[in-house]
Amino acid sequence: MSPPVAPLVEIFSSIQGEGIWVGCRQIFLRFAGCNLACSYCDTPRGIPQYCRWEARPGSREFLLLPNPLTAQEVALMIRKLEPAAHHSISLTGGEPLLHTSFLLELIPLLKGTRQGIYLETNGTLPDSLERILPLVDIIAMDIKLPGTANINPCWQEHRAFLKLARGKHVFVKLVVDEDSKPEEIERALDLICNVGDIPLVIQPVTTPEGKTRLNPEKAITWQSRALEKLTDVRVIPQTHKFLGHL
Ligand SMILES: C[S@@+](CC[C@H](N)C(=O)[O-])C[C@H]1O[C@@H](n2cnc3c(N)ncnc32)[C@H](O)[C@@H]1O
Ligand SMILES: Nc1nc2[nH]cc(C(=O)O)c2c(=O)[nH]1
Ligand code: SF4
Ligand SMILES: [Mg+2]
Repeated sequence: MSPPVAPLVEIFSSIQGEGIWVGCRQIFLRFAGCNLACSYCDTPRGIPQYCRWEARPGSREFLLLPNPLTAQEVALMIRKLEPAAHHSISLTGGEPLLHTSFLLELIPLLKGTRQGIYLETNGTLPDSLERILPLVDIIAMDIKLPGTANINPCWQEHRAFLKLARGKHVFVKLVVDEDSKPEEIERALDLICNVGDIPLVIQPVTTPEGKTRLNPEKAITWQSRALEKLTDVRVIPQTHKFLGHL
């Protein structure tokens, strides 16, 4: 049987710009394809001429990715980016959990970072998470507000996902903007606190112009409200956008 392959959009070294590990050096593996289509999504869609990898860490010189790639090919590219200089390897996308057969082959080949494998996920594919859960160290999970993302609700999937993830180093990201509906935010908070006292990051939507659209009073109101139910609630905008990092 031929080995599983996957379409990769980007492989690069950068600084984590979101969530509770913001500021940590990571290698990013961006998979093509997603099961959702959030209206605010800032991610390249995997158009072949943009599928690229950084041959040397920090060089900003990119080569085209010869897609689709085998796990061995991806592991070799990652080794060239010096895993030992990194906190962890971020599996992102798109939705990385659309590629679980590939990940089952790849992750055992990824060694040498200090903290291991960091999964960045939309939190809607619990069955896929279950398949690779033992191989993952950190989970950054979104709970999607349907009104803000302009998608169908995923509450049930999120609940099942968070129950599986709670045994790991997990935190939840809630992407919000000025028009996010209070009842959807409340529902997300209830969902989290019913599963556990899990750290929450409220992340304002960044516009294509690199601005956030969330006034400070609203940010403070939602944080205070969340702190009535959870002990660790932070408001953190995406920092890589204004640092000019990838
Ligand atoms: C591009 S997604 C890839 C991983 C996965 N599909 C997900 O949604 O979590 C990575 C993170 O970026 C966030 N994100 C995407 N576009 C954004 C934007 N315009 N402003 C703020 N956060 C954004 C997502 O909500 C998610 O937390
Ligand atoms: N620097 C940086 N930090 C990030 N955190 C989450 C990202 C993502 O797109 O998954 C991301 C990204 O694309 N770049
Ligand atoms: S789930 Fe993530 S990658 Fe998919 S559309 Fe939403 S933000 Fe973009
Ligand atoms: Mg991103």
